[in-house]
Amino acid sequence: MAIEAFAPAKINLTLHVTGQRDDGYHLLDSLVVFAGVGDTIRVASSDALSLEIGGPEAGGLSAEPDNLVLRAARLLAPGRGAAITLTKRLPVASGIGGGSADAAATLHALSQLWELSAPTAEQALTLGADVPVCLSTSPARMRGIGERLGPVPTLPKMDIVLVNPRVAVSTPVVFRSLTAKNNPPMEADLPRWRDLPSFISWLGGQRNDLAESAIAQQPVIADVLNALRDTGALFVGMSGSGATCFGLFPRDETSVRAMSALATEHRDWWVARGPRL
Ligand SMILES: C[C@](O)(CO)[C@H](O)COP(=O)(O)OP(=O)(O)OC[C@H]1O[C@@H](n2ccc(N)nc2=O)[C@H](O)[C@@H]1O
Ligand SMILES: Nc1ncnc2c1ncn2[C@@H]1O[C@H](COP(=O)(O)OP(=O)(O)OP(=O)(O)O)[C@@H](O)[C@H]1O
Repeated sequence: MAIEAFAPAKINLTLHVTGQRDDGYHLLDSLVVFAGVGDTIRVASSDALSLEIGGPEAGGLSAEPDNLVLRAARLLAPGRGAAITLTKRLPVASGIGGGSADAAATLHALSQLWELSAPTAEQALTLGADVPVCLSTSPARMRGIGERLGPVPTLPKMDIVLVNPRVAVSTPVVFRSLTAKNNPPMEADLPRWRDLPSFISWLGGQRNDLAESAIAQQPVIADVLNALRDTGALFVGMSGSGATCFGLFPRDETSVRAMSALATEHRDWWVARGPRL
């Protein structure tokens, strides 16, 4: 028996850093959504636990025991076997939670294969702060260090374009170099957005508090934001700790044109279209 699970890119449309815990982890308040582009996990019965990695972004990774896919398998059932294949399409260490999404998809696929109940958000958190939110793949408000998840009002329909300038950004380094760690959260109750313009206008008042620190580490991120702006995106921002940036578009052909313009002008960048949030 083989089971497949999709591991979509996670996008932080907002990312407010609101404090720091005694153990060094930062408190966040983030509006998280998932795109239609992502990795695939396939699991099949086997006596031994193994991982094979393929796909266009496989080069950035090795199937070492610390791969999040293998860590997720060991967390679910230490000592059990499965033949796992990861098709890697998301760039590694790029702020769109590839490793966390892979871990969450592995937990889903293996709990089906092994007929076990899915792990709790608390267990998932031991694999990474982004793993709990990636378990649900629905839009969510993420607080705490990533374990406090809540629903968000229905988002208007939109398209999204993702751009990564092919530079890896280290999440711990970005957090460590933050100067302001006690920033205001989003409002207690998120508004009920009427339509895309009202959502875009609300986003304009939000922040990614990691952006400045990430741009200091990799100045090309500022070029990516400008390039996305030049395509006519309604809103541009950086996801997570970078370097991937996103542009939001109306649900029409604009995002298709933007994507092909970016891919033509910046052949060395990774460009993907949602296609839908
Ligand atoms: C920045 C985000 O992408 C926003 O969604 C995530 O919070 C990062 O999630 P992640 O990559 O799964 O993070 P982890 O693998 O748990 O942590 C990597 C490192 O980032 C820092 N880290 C991460 C999450 C958090 N809330 N506070 C932190 O300070 C810590 O230094 C930690 O050692
Ligand atoms: N299956 C995996 N896919 C990607 N990275 C992995 C995986 N397993 C382990 N890693 C390691 O995890 C680190 C973070 O990679 P990942 O792609 O999840 O970062 P990210 O996109 O910045 O995540 P986030 O947005 O959650 O901070 C990398 O240094 C990578 O070597």
